Amino acid sequence: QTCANVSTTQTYDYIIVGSGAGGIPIADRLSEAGHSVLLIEKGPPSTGRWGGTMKPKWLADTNLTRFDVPGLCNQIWADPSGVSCTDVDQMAGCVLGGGTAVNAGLWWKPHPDDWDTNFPTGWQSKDLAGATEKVFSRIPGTTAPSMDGKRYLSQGFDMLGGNLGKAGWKFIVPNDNPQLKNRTYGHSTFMYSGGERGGPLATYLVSASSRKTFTLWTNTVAKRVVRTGGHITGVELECNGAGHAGVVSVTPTTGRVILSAGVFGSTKLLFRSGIGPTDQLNIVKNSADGPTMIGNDSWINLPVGYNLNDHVGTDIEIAHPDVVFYDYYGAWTKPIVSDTETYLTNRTGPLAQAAPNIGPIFWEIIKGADGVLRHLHWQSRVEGTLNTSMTVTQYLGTGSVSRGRLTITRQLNTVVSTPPYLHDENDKAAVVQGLINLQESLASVANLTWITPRSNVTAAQFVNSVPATPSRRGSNHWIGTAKIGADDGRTGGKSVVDLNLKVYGTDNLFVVDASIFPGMITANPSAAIVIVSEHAATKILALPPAAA
Ligand SMILES: Cc1cc2nc3c(=O)[nH]c(=O)nc-3n(C[C@H](O)[C@H](O)[C@H](O)COP(=O)(O)OP(=O)(O)OC[C@H]3O[C@@H](n4cnc5c(N)ncnc54)[C@H](O)[C@@H]3O)c2cc1C
Repeated sequence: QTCANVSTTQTYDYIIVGSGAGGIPIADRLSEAGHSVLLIEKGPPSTGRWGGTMKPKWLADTNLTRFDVPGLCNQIWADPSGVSCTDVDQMAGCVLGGGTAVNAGLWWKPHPDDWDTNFPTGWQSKDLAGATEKVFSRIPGTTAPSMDGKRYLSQGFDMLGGNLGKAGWKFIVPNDNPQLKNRTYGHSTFMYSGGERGGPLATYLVSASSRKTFTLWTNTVAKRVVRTGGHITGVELECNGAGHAGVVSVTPTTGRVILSAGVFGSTKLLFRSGIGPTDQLNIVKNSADGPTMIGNDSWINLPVGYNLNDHVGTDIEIAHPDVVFYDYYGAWTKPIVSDTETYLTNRTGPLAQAAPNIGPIFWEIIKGADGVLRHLHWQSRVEGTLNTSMTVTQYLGTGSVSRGRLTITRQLNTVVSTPPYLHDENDKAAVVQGLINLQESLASVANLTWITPRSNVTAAQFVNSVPATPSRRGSNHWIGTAKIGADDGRTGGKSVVDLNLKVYGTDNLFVVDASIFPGMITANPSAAIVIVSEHAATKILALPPAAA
């Protein structure tokens, strides 16, 4: 296979790199506004609608793939080859749809604090209300993904949720009450629709693709932006055996480039384009890129890669005789035939639900000694060391102040060189207090066994015993390496992009993905990233052409 050379005469008003939660919605909005838009994705097609082909035998006669069926979402952990990114030391989806093609589909309307704690002027919860409405009108999400409206395998939910209820936690329909995140619990909400994955791939990308002004290239890797000083003229592509190669240009003078390659991808593209801290740009200079890299005199010194964050994950395990395990991993090779039949016929049953039987989700807000409100999101799933086990991950989100750093190697892989977890005493205290509160809430539940932590270990001892590394605390919710803010990072500030998401020091380069988040949010982030993308489209479309 070889790559198709791009036309040197064809130009685009917008070139967007990366088709994940950030890239797809803005591609749709910009093309809707009449602009010519090229969306470049390094990975292959994923869901069946887009020509994806990866599937287990029982889907052979259908147009469905592993990405379409909610009950197969965990296949990313069993067999990531050809799906996960290979230039990152963490799990990330490098296929059409990015994380929204491989994730478990959890889909949350943000709590107001998610915006108001860390985001700047123009990006507060009141400013995001319109974008939120728009996103949830297109992708409402559901708490009952099976098309018959029934919830299958609800024993784990009933046991844990029921007992939280008895202990005074309040049952809510989460996306009807996004502001109620303190001692509440509910069923998980998923972006699924019609018993399939749904989300941006099934909505925004469909409407974008219906327009003549929209072009999608899969299997095409962006290497860097091409620029003269702060003015971007195009994107240089790297042939990886398929897709396109060469330099694709934006419309002279007015064209813009948007990086939506995710935290790892956008950070790497910025470094390779000579934008970032000098130590990282020197690594690129000493890599295979060196001879063709933009000269030092054009480097833009911004704190790209700093401010890295992720939910701090802390796993506990409990067991109760009422809990019933379903082997979602087995659904790949040895599925329960009647379950595949109901799924294929009606999109009903356990396979219409996310693996590995997720829920209940519950929330608490803890006030720290520093006065900061920290949000805890607890996410349960029916799996563990016993057939009656539930593993429950506590995510520390909104309010966490610890940060890490993402850097690049000479092989041009991005690595989490400083994990962002629990550098701050009050972050740790919130994690410990949340665990104590859960232990107290479940203290009188008959026949409930604590497997992790054991009852002879205190919550603080347990939290301290779990290494603060991505492999033990990671949640795959990376954000923050190209932070938004009014404080220009070139002149002592900490921000990489301005309030319109334009990279400081450039005329026409933007970042629209999880990288721009200044701080962590309460729950799984994909819906919030789509909201950011919608809002960014409005902001960018409002910029006068002269600004580009
Ligand atoms: C296994 C897993 C499970 C998750 N579960 C959930 C969940 O249930 N709910 C939830 O809300 N969130 C979940 N997340 C997180 C969520 O999916 C991500 O936060 C979100 O997708 C990030 O959006 P993004 O636009 O920043 O980047 P991504 O969605 O990662 O998209 C980036 C895209 O850019 C492409 N790209 C990168 N570099 C280049 C390049 N040089 N050239 C061309 N293309 C490039 C990538 O291939 C990718 O498609 C999960 C993540 C993972 C990995």
